[in-house]
Amino acid sequence: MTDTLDDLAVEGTTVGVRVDINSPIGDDGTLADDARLRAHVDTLSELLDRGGRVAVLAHQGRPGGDDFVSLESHADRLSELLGQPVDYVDVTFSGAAREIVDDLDDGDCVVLENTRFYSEEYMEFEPERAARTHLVEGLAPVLDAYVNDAFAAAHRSQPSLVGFPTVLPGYAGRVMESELDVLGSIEETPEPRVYVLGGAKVTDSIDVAWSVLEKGLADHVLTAGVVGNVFLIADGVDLGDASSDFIYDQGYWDEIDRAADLLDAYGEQVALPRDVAVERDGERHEIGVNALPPKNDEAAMDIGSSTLAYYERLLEDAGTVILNGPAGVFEEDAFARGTRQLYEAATDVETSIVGGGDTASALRRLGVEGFSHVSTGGGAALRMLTAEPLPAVTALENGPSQRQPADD
Ligand SMILES: Nc1ncnc2c1ncn2[C@@H]1O[C@H](COP(=O)(O)OP(=O)(O)O)[C@@H](O)[C@H]1O
Ligand SMILES: O=C(OP(=O)(O)O)[C@H](O)COP(=O)(O)O
Repeated sequence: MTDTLDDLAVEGTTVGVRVDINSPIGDDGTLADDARLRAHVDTLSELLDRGGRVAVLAHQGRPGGDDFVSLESHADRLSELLGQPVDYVDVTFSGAAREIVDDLDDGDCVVLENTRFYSEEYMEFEPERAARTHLVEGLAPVLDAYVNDAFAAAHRSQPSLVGFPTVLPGYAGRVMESELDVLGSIEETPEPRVYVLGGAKVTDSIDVAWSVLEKGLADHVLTAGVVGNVFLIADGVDLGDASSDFIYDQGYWDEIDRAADLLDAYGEQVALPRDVAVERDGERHEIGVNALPPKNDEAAMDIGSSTLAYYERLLEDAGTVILNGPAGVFEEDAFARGTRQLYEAATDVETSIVGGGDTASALRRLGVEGFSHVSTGGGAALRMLTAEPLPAVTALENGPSQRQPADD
């Protein structure tokens, strides 16, 4: 068990708070969606209201990407959400950063620069080694405690996630606490348990499918999105060049063999799409798998109506459904139907758990609500749903034994 904010004497304490506010960025290089910021408001407000001095640590994007930008606009938006000034500092662990953090007063909040602007933060380390990186060695001396609220990044073994709790007393923030609570007790959820794996992270999804089937966690795995297309090809369906080229270009061609192996081992529990939707003459057009490949070499952009009816029947009997990844290219209205209808059907299941950044954004866009739990994490949620440990959580659990007394 990790300690939580209930175990931390906050008043007058300088706390490094790792959040995950990695967000969509607009063409102007600033924040385009604040959902992940809003998720952390409870943790940050609580620390500030209890007299904490808060230094926010976070990453944005990956080196080389268009969304690899500074956290200045994130700090502006956090200031609005928290209803108090939030300073932004364009450094993370330099002497200037240390001075600013050291000068914080009770109730002050500062956002330090994108941790990934420093190369070590984009590497994975064992916690003890992560504790000896420039970031952790530079900043830890001016911090009294470390709070990790970045559940969505907890599957990464990077310095800001596993290094700080190795040298400072570490605590789970409220987002982390609630995610661990819900996703950590997956084995106790009602059966039968159905996993719906859609979206475009094919390797991760096949890993999850193997793991949950091997462990007996899943009664059925329903495939959709690019994942479903890979399984169709693995099953011998000719999807046509457009979909095949897409899978090849995304680097997922080798996954077809792994999908075929999974079908050999657990074929009866793995459900494949029965039809797909393509764009024909500017409109949605559905084709049964027996009639594939599409005659004009169109790409399979969504699951079709027969698949939806089949999957809805399987969901009717489920006690728990766990979903990750859109069923189709939901960004285009014509191909949002599969995602909308499948996820709507899932809300009728007794326990419904959803994970994934794009998935959450699809649900907001499509106005689908009513799940038992919508996780802030994609990869992290998937990893937890296979009952695998998350490095950042393990580091919190194993951290220094020294603990401060809680507030009175
Ligand atoms: N059939 C498909 N062909 C191409 N892209 C698809 C298809 N189905 C879903 N996608 C894409 O998958 C992306 C989201 O997948 P992913 O990143 O795995 O989700 P999450 O972030 O929720 O884990 C979306 O951009 C969506 O357009
Ligand atoms: O957005 C994130 O993960 P997700 O896409 O799995 O939800 C996290 O911020 C982790 O980012 P990373 O996958 O660049 O390490």
